[in-house]
Amino acid sequence: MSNTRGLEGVVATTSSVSSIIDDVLTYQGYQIDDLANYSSFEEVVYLLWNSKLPNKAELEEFSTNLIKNMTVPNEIFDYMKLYPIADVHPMAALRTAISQLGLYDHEANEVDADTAKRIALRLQAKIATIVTGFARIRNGKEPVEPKEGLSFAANFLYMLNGEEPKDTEIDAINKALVLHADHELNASTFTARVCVATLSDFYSGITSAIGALKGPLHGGANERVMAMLSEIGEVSNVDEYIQKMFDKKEKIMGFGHRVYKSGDPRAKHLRDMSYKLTNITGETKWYDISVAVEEKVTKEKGLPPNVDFYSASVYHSLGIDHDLFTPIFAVSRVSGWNAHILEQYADNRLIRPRAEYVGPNTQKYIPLNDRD
Ligand SMILES: CC(=O)SCCNC(=O)CCNC(=O)[C@H](O)C(C)(C)COP(=O)(O)OP(=O)(O)OC[C@H]1O[C@@H](n2cnc3c(N)ncnc32)[C@H](O)[C@@H]1OP(=O)(O)O
Ligand SMILES: O=C([O-])CC(=O)C(=O)O
Repeated sequence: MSNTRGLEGVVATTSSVSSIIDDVLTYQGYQIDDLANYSSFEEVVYLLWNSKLPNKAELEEFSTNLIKNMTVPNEIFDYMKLYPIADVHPMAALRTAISQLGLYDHEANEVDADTAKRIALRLQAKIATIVTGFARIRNGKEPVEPKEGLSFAANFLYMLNGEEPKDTEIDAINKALVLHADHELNASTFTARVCVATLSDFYSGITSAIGALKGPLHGGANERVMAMLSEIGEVSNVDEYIQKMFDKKEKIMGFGHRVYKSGDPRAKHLRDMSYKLTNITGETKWYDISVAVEEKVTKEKGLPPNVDFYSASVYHSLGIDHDLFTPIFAVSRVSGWNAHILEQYADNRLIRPRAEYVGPNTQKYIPLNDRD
């Protein structure tokens, strides 16, 4: 029996959603560089769910439908107000709220293709409203209703801040959403597929995936990158700080990858965005510190940055609270989770691998009263 730790290199399914071949990432065969440079997030979501880029009419219909579905039941926000807010991480709030959202969807338990697609749209639309609603509620503010006529990225920032964002801010969030949308069989996507392969419901699949994304070895790394950059504080501290982490054998958040060995193709886009945005805010030190960390980690450990590294200084430059970085990842990645769940339902088989038993054998049962 194979015993590959962490299932490294194991091919667990076929998929036509996205591919990583020779360190090149494509969504449905389209290169990530083209999508990042030219696509709206709505186009990418359509692509992931329909295996084709939309024409103008299809995109308009899809985008309008998406924005129309953004409103969430008031009960979701009423419950959020009862959370022990000071101790609740936004990813935990999101996990709870998405699970709760399923209670208000009368089609939640249907797994046929048409219903599943409708649920996918509702989840994609409402996740942005939930993340931004919680961000406001915990600061004593009321959630902001989505606005028709704004794009998905613009609506995200509008609902977060209560004012219409600038074009540079919309472009940055749009590109970040495009870059995070899907990534083959990463841990959270695999989690979603394992869950729904039991023919469990869509909301259970997405709730499980959010739980997996939350961890620091996966989506949770971006928040920790910003904590590290903040602790470093100045470029002149980088060398000593990172050296100490090496000496203590601590992982440097935002570096390394299970699949990419020569570098994550998404990172350069985020690095460019970080440069641009930190120059706009005047806080170029976050970009400078990041570059200095990259130089040291790459030179001494041969580990290139992954998608989480430069996204930290990008989101920080947009004035976003650091603990919302991973929820933004979820707002994007739900598009990929949805695509994979639709693919799994369409040709399902229970996912149930084996474990190689390494525990004790031939134990003799001793009655309770006779045990030491
Ligand atoms: C969206 C995403 O999920 S991208 C990934 C986000 N996660 C992070 O950025 C967290 C930091 N990175 C890591 O922990 C890892 O690189 C992972 C989890 C991404 C990939 O892990 P794996 O493929 O299991 O690699 P593994 O953890 O076994 O590391 C292999 C070797 O590289 C080292 N290494 C890997 N990543 C790092 C890192 N970020 N910092 C320091 N050393 C590292 C390990 O210590 C290990 O060294 P060793 O062989 O001397 O023990
Ligand atoms: O693929 C992975 O293992 C992690 C990752 O980069 C992602 O989910 O975007």
